[in-house]
This record gives sequence, C-alpha cells and structure tokens, in this order.
Amino acid sequence: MSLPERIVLVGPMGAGKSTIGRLLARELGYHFIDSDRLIEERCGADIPWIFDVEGEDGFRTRESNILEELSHEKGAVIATGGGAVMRQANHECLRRNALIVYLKTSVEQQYDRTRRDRNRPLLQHDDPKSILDDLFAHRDPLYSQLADIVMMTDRKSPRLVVRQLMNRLKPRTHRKRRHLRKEGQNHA
Ligand SMILES: Nc1ncnc2c1ncn2[C@@H]1O[C@H](COP(=O)(O)OP(=O)(O)O)[C@@H](O)[C@H]1O
Ligand SMILES: O=C(O)C1=C[C@@H](OP(=O)(O)O)[C@@H](O)[C@H](O)C1
Ligand SMILES: [Mg+2]
Repeated sequence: MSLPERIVLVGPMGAGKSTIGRLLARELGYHFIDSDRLIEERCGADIPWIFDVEGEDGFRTRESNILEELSHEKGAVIATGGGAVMRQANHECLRRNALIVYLKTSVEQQYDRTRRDRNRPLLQHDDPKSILDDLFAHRDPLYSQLADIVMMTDRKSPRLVVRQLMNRLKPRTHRKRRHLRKEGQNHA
C-alpha cells in the first residue's frame, strides 16, 4: 500500500487541524489546503461575516461545495473545519482516495486553544465550554466512524503530533518501496 493521494484532517475546533496540516504537508512534500481559508478566499469575506450574513446553513453549503472540489486534489493534506462531518453528503467527498486522520482532543484543551480567538462564530457565546461539550457529543462518533487513524493531541506539541503521524504513515511508504524493489527484481 502506498501513501494516499490525500490526507484529510478532521476533528473539533482547536484540535490543531490547520496547524498540524501545514507541518505535515511540509514533511510529506504535499501541498496544504485549509478548506476554511479557501472558503474565505472564494467568498472575499471571513467566516464570522459568512455566518452573520448567510447563517450557518449558508456556510455549510459553501463548505460542501469546497469539499467536493477538494476531493479531486492529489498530493495534498487538507485541513477541514470542525463541522465538515455534519452533512452526510460530505462523507463521500472526504473519503474519496483519502486517508482520514481524526485529531482527537479533550474539550478542556479545545477550550484553552480557542478561547482567545474571535474567528469561530459558534464559540461567541456566554458559555463556550458547554457548546464545545455539545458539539463533541454529537460529532465525536462521526469523526471516529470516518477515521483511518485516530491521534490524541492533548499535551503534545504540534511537532510531536506530526512526528507521531509520520511514524504511523511510514509503514505505508515502506510497503510501497518493498513492492517497487520486488517489481524491479522480477523484471531483472
Ligand atoms: N498540539 C498543540 N499544542 C498546543 N497548541 C496547539 C496545538 N495545535 C494547535 N495549537 C494552537 O491552537 C490554536 C488552534 O489551532 P488550529 O490549528 O487553528 O486548530 P483547528 O484548525 O483544529 O481549529 C492555534 O493557536 C494553534 O497554535
Ligand atoms: O466546528 C465548526 O462547526 C466550525 C469550525 C471552524 O473550523 P476549525 O475547526 O478549523 O476551527 C470553522 O469551519 C467554522 O467556524 C465552523
Ligand atoms: Mg482550522
């Protein structure tokens, strides 16, 4: 088995999808795409504006369109938004020729990593921790069901998470090299 054409990162807000995705892509020589940044680029507005003007539903429709487009990328690491798993129709796009990594993170750490950021409209609330709790209860089964690899990120630096991910991916590259060596021998 070789490395997949796409590595797709899923998980809740603050799991580190955007941060780790960029580092992992560099390590693999893949290009990096953050679906949220692409949505903002295409729309010419930021996510809080999209939620404000078009509502969450409007944002989800933009997200589904981008995920469909990105499902044809090759040699890419893709960081999704935490709600990408919410529409069943997205699951097929996420899975297409992809290895899905679930960056799993406790609600405590999600809260610590997101509390100073105003760019996540769903968390602009009196009690963001309870929102994160509810979202986790709904979404954790969906992330888990989709994932090929589940990686805990609590109390790990982004670099450590990437190193551990590379170790999980290595057997795939080795299997590919062994296979190529064998093929070479057969043709010798
Ligand atoms: N493993 C980690 N340890 C500590 N801080 C992290 C880690 N991963 C991400 N962060 C920080 O948490 C914040 C949210 O990370 P981000 O990559 O935007 O998460 P996501 O895209 O999953 O919402 C950023 O400030 C980032 O620097
Ligand atoms: O969990 C969610 O529903 C969302 C997560 C955000 O992305 P991150 O997970 O990268 O923060 C962004 O897509 C939007 O604010 C909605
Ligand atoms: Mg992100």
